[in-house]
Amino acid sequence: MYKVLVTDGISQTGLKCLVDHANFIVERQPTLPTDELKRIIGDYDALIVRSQTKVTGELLEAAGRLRVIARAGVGVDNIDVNAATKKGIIVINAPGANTIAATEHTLAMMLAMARKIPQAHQKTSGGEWDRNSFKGVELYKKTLGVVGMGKIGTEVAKRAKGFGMNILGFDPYLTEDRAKKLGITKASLDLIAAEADFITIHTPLTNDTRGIINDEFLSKTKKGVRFVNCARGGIIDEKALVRAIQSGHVAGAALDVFEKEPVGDPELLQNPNIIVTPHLGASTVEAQEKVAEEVSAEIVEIFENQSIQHAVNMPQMSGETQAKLQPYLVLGDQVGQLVIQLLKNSAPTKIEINYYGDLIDEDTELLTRTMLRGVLSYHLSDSVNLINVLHLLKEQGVSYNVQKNATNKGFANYLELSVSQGDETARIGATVLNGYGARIVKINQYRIDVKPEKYLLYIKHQDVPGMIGKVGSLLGDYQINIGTMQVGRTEVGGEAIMVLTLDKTLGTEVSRELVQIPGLDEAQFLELSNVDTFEAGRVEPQAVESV
Ligand SMILES: NC(=O)c1ccc[n+]([C@@H]2O[C@H](COP(=O)([O-])OP(=O)(O)OC[C@H]3O[C@@H](n4cnc5c(N)ncnc54)[C@H](O)[C@@H]3O)[C@@H](O)[C@H]2O)c1
Ligand SMILES: O=C(O)[C@H](O)COP(=O)(O)O
Repeated sequence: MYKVLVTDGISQTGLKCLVDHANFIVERQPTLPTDELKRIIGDYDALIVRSQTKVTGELLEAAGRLRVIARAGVGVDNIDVNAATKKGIIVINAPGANTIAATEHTLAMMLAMARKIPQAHQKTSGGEWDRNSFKGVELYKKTLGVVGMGKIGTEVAKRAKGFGMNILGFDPYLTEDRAKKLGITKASLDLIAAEADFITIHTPLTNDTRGIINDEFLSKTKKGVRFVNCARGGIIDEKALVRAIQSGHVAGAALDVFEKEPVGDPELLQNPNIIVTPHLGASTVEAQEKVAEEVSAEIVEIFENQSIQHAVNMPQMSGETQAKLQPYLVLGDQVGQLVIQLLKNSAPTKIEINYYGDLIDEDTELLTRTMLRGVLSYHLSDSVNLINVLHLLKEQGVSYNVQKNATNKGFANYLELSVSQGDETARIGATVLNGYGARIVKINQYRIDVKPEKYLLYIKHQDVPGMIGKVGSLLGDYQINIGTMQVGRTEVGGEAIMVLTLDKTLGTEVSRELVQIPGLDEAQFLELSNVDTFEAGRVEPQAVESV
């Protein structure tokens, strides 16, 4: 049974798939202070939060069995993702589930600000009938600057066009082509400053975006400009905004998010030209059900099916790319496991990964991590996973280098992994053959052709007649059936290798007898831990057990 702790008032309806699942126990708590949460977190396998719960590094120290932190929403700024990564805890979110809610809130705020609705409501509900103080402005034919043309920015732009606004979009990822398709203008921040009547912010809060709307930017804007921020507090410098409103340069602001939440600054709260909501962008019935549904379903997938979709601390890739890469992920893990065994189980200090052929056009980050995890898992077993593998390499002082090569090494796709310690290097080259599946095609300097199987025997010997027969009959004496056998050599009569796939494990006695065969220099039994357990489209179980 997996125990899931839910805080921050997550929608009960959205949690249904977890609550109804026989393998999960769901416990709810209100938003807890860190020390109280710290007392109980050790009992849970997964934690679901919105933005109020602070998931700090200190809290995670006490989270002995936590494997997943789920953010029922988008922003993960309340979660110490680095600390989670170091501990191999996966952090997931629900990136698109509250897009419409935040979009509609943005438009509601823009209209409410333009027509002074909150101010008018306050006076009218207080018994006054004041038809003179609340003359607004129209959106029609005005220019809207959208800073951040991601999911929400794009939806805001589409809807604002419906009001007859001209849209200027600023985003490093906005191409001319996409802007054209959306019917908007790709703009610089300066152009937005110079031309916009309304400016709405839809970026995350990062080092780049913190204070992006500051005194300097404001000084370049048109007199009478109005701002909306339903993204993150801190992107607009609040003090600078208040100054610009007080001076009469900026006509108004509509803020849902603040540098410090809950906001207490009277200069913001009592300014007649600033309207505020308490971080309500995602607070619709629909969005709250959807975010909870999405993270609940993903938690089930992670624990039951080892499938991860929206990890914040793992490389993201489309389903199509993942399906394409799946055979390589399986092979990469096996190559990692084998190469470290070939290094006679010493810990490596240097790892080199080379990609050739079709692989150089793919996003190979996940494949790289898979190989590295395969290598490290030999010594670190379950404590290494795809989340923390890079951190662990650094911690262990292992350098790694990844190279993509334009040459093709005779295969349509080819990957080579070498691990070294001092002067010792072990190397494996592998490929996925169209229609035939994965093959190990190189071990150290020898060319071979071996389908990776659970039990392998790697033998180094002199290239003399009779070796194959001697090895075969000794294994036969011990009732060890040979599946396949491959030999490789660099020159006739020199050193050679033999790689056998076996139907069962090799005992120490037979290993001892093997190396007594004259001309046989070395026999090494290699074992793969996950050969029969991979499934297409899934992260393999060994990884997830330790996630
Ligand atoms: N108020 C709320 O309740 C609420 C609800 C949902 C999302 N949000 C916030 O809204 C913001 C946008 O969310 P989203 O789902 O659209 O995210 P998104 O990732 O889809 O889009 C963010 C966009 O910002 C762009 N960007 C990053 N740095 C930039 C920069 N320096 N200049 C210009 N553009 C930059 C990115 O390229 C990306 O396209 C996030 O901060 C999110 O946390 C708030
Ligand atoms: O990042 C988000 O998803 C929004 O800011 C919403 O946060 P909330 O879930 O705390 O409302």
